Amino acid sequence: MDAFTFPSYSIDLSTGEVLFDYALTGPDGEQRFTEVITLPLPDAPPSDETVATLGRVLELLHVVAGVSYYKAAAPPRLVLPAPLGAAAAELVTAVYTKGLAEYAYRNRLPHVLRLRPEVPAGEVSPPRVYDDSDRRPLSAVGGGKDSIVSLEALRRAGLDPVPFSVNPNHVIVAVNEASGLAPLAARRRIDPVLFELNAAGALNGHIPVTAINSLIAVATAVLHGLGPVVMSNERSASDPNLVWDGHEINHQWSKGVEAEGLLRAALAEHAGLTEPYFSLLRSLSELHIARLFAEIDRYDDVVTSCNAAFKLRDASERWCRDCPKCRFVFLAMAPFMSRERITHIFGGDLLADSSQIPGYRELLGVDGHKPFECVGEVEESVVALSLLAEQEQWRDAPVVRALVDAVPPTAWSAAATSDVFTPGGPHHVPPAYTKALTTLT
Ligand SMILES: CC(=O)N[C@H]1[C@@H](OP(=O)(O)OP(=O)(O)OC[C@H]2O[C@@H](n3ccc(=O)[nH]c3=O)[C@H](O)[C@@H]2O)O[C@H](CO)[C@@H](O)[C@@H]1O[C@H](C)C(=O)N[C@@H](C)C(=O)N[C@@H](CCC(=O)O)C(=O)O
Ligand SMILES: Nc1ncnc2c1ncn2[C@@H]1O[C@H](COP(=O)(O)OP(=O)(O)OP(=O)(O)O)[C@@H](O)[C@H]1O
Repeated sequence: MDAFTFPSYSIDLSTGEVLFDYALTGPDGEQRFTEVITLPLPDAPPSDETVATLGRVLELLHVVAGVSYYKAAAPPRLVLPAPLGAAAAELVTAVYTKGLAEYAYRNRLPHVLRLRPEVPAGEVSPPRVYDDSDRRPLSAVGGGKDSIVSLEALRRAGLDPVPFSVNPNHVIVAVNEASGLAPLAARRRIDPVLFELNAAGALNGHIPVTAINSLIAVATAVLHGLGPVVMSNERSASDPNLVWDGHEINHQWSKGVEAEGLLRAALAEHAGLTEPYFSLLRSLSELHIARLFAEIDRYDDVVTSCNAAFKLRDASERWCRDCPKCRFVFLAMAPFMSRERITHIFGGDLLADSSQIPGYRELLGVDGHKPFECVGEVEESVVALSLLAEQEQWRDAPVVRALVDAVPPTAWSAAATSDVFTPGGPHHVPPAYTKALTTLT
């Protein structure tokens, strides 16, 4: 295949169904795909102005959601369907290069890191300005600790959040039920042809899914006349796993602050949205978020951060208790809650299980690089371990004992002066939301 194109998109406002068409083309023919996204419908039909703004958001989503299909062949040409302004073009370029960086690294496809979209010449007519900043926020819920912290912070600050999810599974449904808030949900159906191609050996790998979910959330907020989309992406999501071929490879790129800034700029330029999207937790480390989560207990029976529970097929029921994310979240929460409570949340005690030691050695930077997963920095893991080593309930747990012996002196001294509990770094939280997090402590 030598090109990836975007033949058409359409929306049916009577059903909320959006169809996005894609094509891989080459000398031997064409492979077409259609992705279907179904937005929840508002009670009253949207105004013409709302439909126009929604259309602009969907134009961006059409292009961004193409990554899933582009990656089946990674052709050298990415041919966009219509002219775009500078900010939107920058977003698209970054999504297909930095967002696909892990995929490029694992498949040894360096050209993907240098891909430049072909943008048709022409002017984009300026969008209508749409000031949504003072309306109820749409709070993205992924079922894990981070979005629960945001949802509760917004609620306790009186900001009246609406929970929102894409394809909510039983975990997300249970989290929403525990919140007692009335949620909105969108459906997303990846073309099954992609799975057939994968089974037949097509190129495959990780994609920047948060960019896609974020734009679906913004489209839903516009359609329902709601305010900013509030994400729960933490500070460490911006840090790369490794550098390859001179490029940073970050599993969590579309959760990072660079992606957040690019998305905001593209939405302002292309859709006229003044305050479309930000992460409330951007200044916080994962360890800090875990400490805030420990203050909230109404979700203990349902909270699930393990990615295995969110697979499209053969998902685990809740925590798998044997992956980097389970290991990291257990380590991050353990210093701030009783052993009984955390064992109840996870359905087991990972720090009592010596078979977890090799995985923990990776998280602590003793072996290998930071795993390609949503886990915090090495320094956060070492700080968590140092807190556990001081606590009677944890210091003799077999995994804690083995890890305390394995961590080198340099890591302990870095942890001793760590700023993991000091909020910091760039963020886009608007003034009306800056105090929301303080309601939790
Ligand atoms: C649940 C999960 O972690 N999935 C990753 C896994 O895919 P797997 O085959 O085991 O299961 P499925 O997710 O069901 O995917 C089936 C196939 O479909 C492709 N696909 C899926 C979603 C999509 O939007 N587009 C797609 O093309 C997928 O590639 C499979 O072939 O391994 C894959 C390869 O490494 C990952 O790409 C799957 O990750 C999902 C897209 C996913 O939702 N992952 C999030 C839990 C995740 O990793 N979030 C990151 C943030 C990443 C970001 O920058 O946004 C995080 O939390 O750190
Ligand atoms: N299915 C989904 N629908 C909408 N937003 C989602 C979905 N899955 C994840 N998100 C959002 O994407 C961002 C990154 O997801 P992530 O899985 O890291 O967060 P989480 O589930 O809240 O917490 P944790 O890191 O503990 O798993 C969060 O803001 C989350 O709310």
